[in-house]
Amino acid sequence: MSPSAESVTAGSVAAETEKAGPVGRAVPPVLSARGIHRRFGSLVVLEGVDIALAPGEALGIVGPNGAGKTTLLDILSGAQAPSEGSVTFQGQDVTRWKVDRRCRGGIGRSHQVPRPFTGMTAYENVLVASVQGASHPRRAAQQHALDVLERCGLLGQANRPAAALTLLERKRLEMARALATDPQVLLLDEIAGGLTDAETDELIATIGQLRADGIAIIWIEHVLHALLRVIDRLVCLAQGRVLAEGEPAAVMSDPRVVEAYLGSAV
Ligand SMILES: Nc1ncnc2c1ncn2[C@@H]1O[C@H](COP(=O)(O)OP(=O)(O)OP(=O)(O)O)[C@@H](O)[C@H]1O
Repeated sequence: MSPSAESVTAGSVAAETEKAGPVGRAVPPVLSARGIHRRFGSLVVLEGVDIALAPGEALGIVGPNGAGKTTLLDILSGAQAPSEGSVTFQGQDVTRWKVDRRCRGGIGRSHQVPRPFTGMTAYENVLVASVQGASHPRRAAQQHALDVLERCGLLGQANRPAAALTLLERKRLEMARALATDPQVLLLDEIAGGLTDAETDELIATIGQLRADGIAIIWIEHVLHALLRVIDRLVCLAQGRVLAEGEPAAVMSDPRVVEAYLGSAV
């Protein structure tokens, strides 16, 4: 059963997010989507998805290739409109808000393939996000950009062109650009893909810190061991529907998830 789009039960999230409310008390979600359908012509990609994120919660989304995960993230961030359904952020219906308005409102997003301005330095990339996404005045934006670079472990690379960064550094930069917009909700799309185990550990530490700082996170990821170290709750999407949702270990051992996502090898 998918969670209510009206409320999230704080008892379903880990101890660190209890600031969202006493265990067992329903708290309004910071971000929710209700009855989401997405069609491309005759192709049905999402079919009645309900999802809700509690303040400060880290929610993972897994599912087989083509399940509709990135499409759902696009709909939450405003990059795509749903064919049917609504998106609510901090109690406001934002379904018709474009991506830049949602970004300025507090929904930050990283992309599966990092999209820095390659001709700019890491610092300049983050500065642009800080000025445009968070509307900081220029002087405050400069300090904010440096703070965000430090938070993401990139201060030492501040003056290097984005094109010269390693894959891990580009992933960090992708996260820094999203963070520079001062998000209350951070949407991460397969940020751990392609990294070594040591690099993944570094990234997990950074994401864990953001979560500890109170940023609510939705994280789509195929690198399950990374995801499971950070999240409070897990949703499995398959063929455009929520197949299972709840405590991560329970979802991962759900026979429907094993069959749909993990296959007979598990
Ligand atoms: N603009 C589009 N036009 C037509 N079909 C699309 C479009 N965008 C996505 N799709 C299709 O929608 C389905 C879901 O795509 P989506 O990228 O959301 O899946 P996903 O779960 O994120 O997959 P992956 O794990 O491989 O990234 C796929 O079959 C994809 O080809």
